Formats: sequence, C-alpha cells, structure tokens
Amino acid sequence: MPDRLTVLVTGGAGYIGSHAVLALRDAGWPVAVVDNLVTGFRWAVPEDVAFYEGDIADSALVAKIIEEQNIGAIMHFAGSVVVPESVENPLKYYDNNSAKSRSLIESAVNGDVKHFIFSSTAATYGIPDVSPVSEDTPQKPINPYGMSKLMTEHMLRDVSAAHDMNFCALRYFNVAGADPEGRTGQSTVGATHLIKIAVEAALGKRESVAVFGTDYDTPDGTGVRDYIHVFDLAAAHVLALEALIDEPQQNHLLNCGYGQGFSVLEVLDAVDRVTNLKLNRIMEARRAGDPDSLISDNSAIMRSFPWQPKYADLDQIVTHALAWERKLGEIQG
Ligand SMILES: NC(=O)c1ccc[n+]([C@@H]2O[C@H](COP(=O)([O-])OP(=O)(O)OC[C@H]3O[C@@H](n4cnc5c(N)ncnc54)[C@H](O)[C@@H]3O)[C@@H](O)[C@H]2O)c1
Ligand SMILES: O=c1ccn([C@@H]2O[C@H](COP(=O)(O)OP(=O)(O)O[C@H]3O[C@H](CO)[C@H](O)[C@H](O)[C@H]3O)[C@@H](O)[C@H]2O)c(=O)[nH]1
Repeated sequence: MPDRLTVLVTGGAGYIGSHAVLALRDAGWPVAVVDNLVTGFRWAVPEDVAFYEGDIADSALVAKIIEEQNIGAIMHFAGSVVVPESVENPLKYYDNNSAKSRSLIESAVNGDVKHFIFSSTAATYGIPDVSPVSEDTPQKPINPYGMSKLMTEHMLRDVSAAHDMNFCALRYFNVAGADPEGRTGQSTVGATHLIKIAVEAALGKRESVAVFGTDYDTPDGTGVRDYIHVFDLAAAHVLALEALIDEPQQNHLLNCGYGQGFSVLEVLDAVDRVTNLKLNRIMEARRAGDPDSLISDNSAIMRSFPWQPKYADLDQIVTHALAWERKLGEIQG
C-alpha cells in the first residue's frame, strides 16, 4: 500500500473534481482543494476537506497550500470547459487552461510535488479518421479548448522529462451521471451537455431537447458518443495516483471511456425509459464542429490499471443524473 500523501485537487468544487474528492476520501487519501468558484460551488466540497478559495495561478497561495498540507500529488481539474466559448474567446482558454496550468506545474516543481494527474479530453483528437480512437491516434484539435488541453499535455511531458515528477493525462470522453449516493453531481449553470440537458427537460426545467444534426454518418443519423459515468472516471483517477506512486519513472496517457457509443436518439430513448415520459425532441441543424462519432479504444487503461467500471450502463448513468437533478432543485430552492 503506497504512503498516504495528501492530494491537492484543483477545481474540486466543480462537477468532476467534486466526485474525485469523494473517491479519494472513500479510498483513504487525505485531500485539499483549491478552487476559485468561477463555475464551482463551495457546498460541493465536504466541510472536513481543507478548502482554499483562490486561483491556481496564484503561486504564493499554491506554495502555501503545498507547504501547509504537505502535498505530494496534484489532481488538476480546474479549467474552462465550454467548447463554443473557446472558439469565441480563445485567449480565455489559452490563459485559464494553458498559461495557468503552466503556473500550477511550476508551483508543483518548486514545491517538490512528485505526481501530477491532468484532466485532458477526447477533444484533443479533433475529428479522428478512425473509430474507436486509441491513444496513438494523431491529436489534431479543431477548437481552442482541445488545443489548450493538448498544450498542457505537452508541457507535462517535457517537465516530467526534466524534473523529478511523473504524470498521468486522462483523456475523458463524454462524462455524465452523478454520485450514486447523491452526494454531488453536475450543478453547472447553463450546461450544454446532452444528458444534463435531457434530464433538465424531463424535470420540466426545459420545454424540449434539440437534436443537433440527423444526417451524420451513423446508424440513425445522429451523433454518437462514448458516455462514461463520472463515478467510474473518479475511480480511474485514484488508480492513476496509485500507479504514479508505485512506478515513479512511468507516465501515462490514457483514454477514459467504455468503448461503446450511443447516438443522441439512443440517449433520449434511455431518458424516456428511465422517466416513463416522452421528451419533446426538436430536430435541428448540426452544431458546428461536432464529429459524427467519438468512441474510445479503452484497452490501454484496462491494461494499465486494475480499473473495473461499475456503471457502464446508459440507463444507470441517466438514473443517477436524474436523481441529482431532482436533488439540485431542492438545494437551489
Ligand atoms: N465535463 C466533461 O465532459 C469533460 C470532458 C473532458 C475533460 N473535462 C475536463 O475536466 C475538468 C473538470 O471539468 P468539469 O466538467 O468538472 O467542469 P467544472 O466547470 O464543473 O469544474 C471546473 C472547476 O474549476 C474551477 N476553476 C476554473 N478555473 C480555475 C482557476 N483558474 N483557478 C481555480 N479554480 C478554477 C471552477 O470554479 C470549477 O469548480 C476540466 O479541466 C475539463 O476540461 C471535462
Ligand atoms: O442539446 C444538445 C446537446 C448535445 N447534442 C448532441 O449530443 C452529442 C454530445 O454532445 P455534448 O455537448 O454532450 O458533448 P460533446 O461531445 O460535444 O463534448 C464533450 O466531450 C468532449 C470530448 O469528447 C469534450 O471533452 C467536451 O468538453 C465535452 O463537452 C453531440 O452529438 C451533440 O451534437 C444534442 O443533440 N443536443
């Protein structure tokens, strides 16, 4: 069993970060969180977790946290995540995702932090020529969001070669669902993700769900994605931490998905099934920049870590997303 170092989770008040905090705690890892609460929520972090409100680029603050909490590893979720916004305002993304990651990595090196886990994305692949997509598929992002993340992957590769730090970049496919115990979930205001939107519609928070494009080169003409339950994704982060500690010379670049695709219509059918409702679907034109299909080849993560997904089931993902959406209604009043 590796030493119980303390893990600094950046963006731990956000959607995926708050699940990682719970997964780490459940596995017995001491945790601290830094978050500037731009899109996150203070209440999403348990009271007994050390919480620092501030920016990852505030080097004095990060140095203080590393010192005070004896940080041995960083899980870096903090960032800006809206693809169309990155097209309109690329400098925001190159600042918050690339420049500020550079600053955080520098703080990690200066603070002698030995392990770094980074939230990367399938958006670094752009529109791949192959399906499923493996890690050696050329990374050709088609938007500033994907490019801003790819730049950070490159920084980590170079820094780990020059300094005593190893890293794991996890390239998430489509993250969805919520903590099965209902402790946290996706609370993002104005979210654009399909499953979040569909459960909002099921609860009457929206009138309808738009289906963006019906003429894709897919079996039913709508976009196909590989949806991964956020609980299983958080578990993969804990395994990544343990792998980095066990083998300090080894880095990992790994896709996170189940290797199974579902179309937009299949997702909406699942929501109908789970809720016993019929969502109002509005067929619309394609959304700019959407690939037909994005499915992960997940054989590398299955080989590298003892990862055993528990919720690789679309109906389970929808059930948990729906339960959280209900609870969120109560929290928000
Ligand atoms: N949601 C997805 O489907 C998805 C897919 C691939 C990758 N990712 C990546 O996962 C990470 C988490 O995404 P999420 O969906 O949980 O988003 P989120 O917006 O819910 O979480 C991001 C958190 O980071 C905080 N933050 C942002 N900039 C910060 C800064 N400069 N300093 C300190 N805190 C800051 C926000 O307040 C928020 O709590 C992101 O890096 C994102 O790019 C998400
Ligand atoms: O209201 C909606 C929302 C989405 N879609 C469709 O549903 C699919 C999934 O769209 P999402 O917006 O849920 O997710 P994306 O695949 O666009 O992108 C997500 O996954 C990417 C990686 O694959 C990036 O990480 C990105 O940050 C994250 O939002 C796409 O075919 C999209 O066109 C609709 O039809 N209607």
